[in-house]
Amino acid sequence: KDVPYNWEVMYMSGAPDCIEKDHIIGINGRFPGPPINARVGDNVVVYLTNKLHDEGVVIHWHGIRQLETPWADGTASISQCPIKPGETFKYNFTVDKAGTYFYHGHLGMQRSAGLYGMLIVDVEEGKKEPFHYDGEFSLLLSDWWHKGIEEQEKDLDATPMRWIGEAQSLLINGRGQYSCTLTVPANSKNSKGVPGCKFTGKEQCAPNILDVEPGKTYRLRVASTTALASLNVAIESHNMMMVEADGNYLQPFIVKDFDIYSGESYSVIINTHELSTHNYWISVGVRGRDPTKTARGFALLHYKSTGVSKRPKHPPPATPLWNDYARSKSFTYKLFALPGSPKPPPNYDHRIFLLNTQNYFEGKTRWAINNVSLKLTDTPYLGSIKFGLTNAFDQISPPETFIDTYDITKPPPNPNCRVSSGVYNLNFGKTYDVILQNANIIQDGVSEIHPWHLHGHDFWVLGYGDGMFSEKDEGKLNLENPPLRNTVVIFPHGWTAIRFMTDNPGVWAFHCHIEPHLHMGMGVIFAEGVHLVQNIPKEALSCGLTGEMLMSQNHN
Ligand SMILES: O=C1O[C@H]([C@@H](O)CO)C(O)=C1O
Repeated sequence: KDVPYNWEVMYMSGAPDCIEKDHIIGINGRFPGPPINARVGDNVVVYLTNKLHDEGVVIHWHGIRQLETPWADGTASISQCPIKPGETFKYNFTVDKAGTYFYHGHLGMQRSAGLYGMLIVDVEEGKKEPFHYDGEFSLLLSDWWHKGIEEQEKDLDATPMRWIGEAQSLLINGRGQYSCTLTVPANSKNSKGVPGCKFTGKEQCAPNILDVEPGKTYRLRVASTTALASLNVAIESHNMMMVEADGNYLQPFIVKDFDIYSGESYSVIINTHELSTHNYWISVGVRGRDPTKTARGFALLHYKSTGVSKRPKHPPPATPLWNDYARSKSFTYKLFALPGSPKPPPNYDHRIFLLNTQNYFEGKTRWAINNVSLKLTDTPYLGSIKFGLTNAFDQISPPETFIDTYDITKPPPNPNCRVSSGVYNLNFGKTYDVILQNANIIQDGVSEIHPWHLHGHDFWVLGYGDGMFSEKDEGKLNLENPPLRNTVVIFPHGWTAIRFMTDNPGVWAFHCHIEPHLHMGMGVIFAEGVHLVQNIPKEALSCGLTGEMLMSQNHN
């Protein structure tokens, strides 16, 4: 069945965190964009019209593997040409796996400007999930800056770089509070002098309300599309059962709170209290970076058995200490696949080591992988590789490993890196391991969190560790019940090992999902089986060298 959508991407103004901002990118006048709701086997058809006037646009369907439709992955310069102002592009892809997904812009830093929304895929009619629930809610989490992305991009590209700093607020379904706080009553102030929020409920920045009945079971679908922040989610006085990650079922386990990194999604099951005359806070706070500048995000769990305006009796749950990495690791290490999930092949055919470092290139701060910082070109790789246009990008592939004497506990000995548009040419139909190795940044004694997202595939997360990956870690890899995901974190000064199969012809980005980090080159391009790709629409190719190729074909 076709599920059609007609969308116009446009600039809007608004006050998602109670502070007015121009240049928010919305869809059909909405921020966040409208949700997509489909069922397994459906064909999602989005006619996307660019109404931005002076810049291109694309939308990436995060977590959808795009089997046989690699040109619909929505990555500018990789899978397609940016949609030109005034033009319409037809995204057309099958959703083959139930789960919690989302979509977002994938050109420059347009995601940060607000171009995102939920994408929910339900099981086929008549089929059941491996867990029960009476109702469901979606929480799309994001972080918010008052500066526009144009300025942010200029700052990041400056010599020396001007860092964007921490977000001003966290948003839940596009709602946060910067100029007031929900944690104290409306007629008082908190210890920092921030007044309590006065809402009628109609304000754009009034918190999201989840209306629940006592004694029921709910599924919360939570996705993070933050530009920078790693988050922790908690609900006062309600345990949560983790059941799904990135569209794959988990071995269920119960938590009081959970961490979520940019690019990840989870479903959690909550049971509401049998009797309640209270409402409860849902709170979202920052992990892994200094949280003091970023206002927490809140939503309200409203029991229909009581008034919606009744303040929760207790303050919102506290966010764990931001740099308690041991706590974050202990949560992450508990994620396993539900028994019966697909298992990884026992052996790999190829293994690639990717060292993550912060570097300089011509005095500008960049992130590099094996000392190569990614710079995309104008011609989308999918077309240039398919049609053999070797002038389109750097034909030298980046290295598949790094020197084994590299000291990841210290700043790079030579901070300068190379900038390249080269791709990794993966052999088709093979099993690949990638060992993501984190390292120290340019500043002494600091290593940062990076959530890595792979397009076009799910991968098995075989393991994590502190320090440098070595042979002795081999035996620790989990080949029994590793979770399948599309995004995984590397912890500071640590490594993460993943395994996937090159079974999806196309050109796929694998990158840090932190928006400014990708902007600064923190990603790689995997090309696999491109000769097998059929029917790339002309509109996806109408720029750069593929554009010229099409023009000359028209003349002949
Ligand atoms: O890319 C980054 O740059 C800054 C800092 O390393 C330099 O100011 C930061 O926190 C990042 O994540």
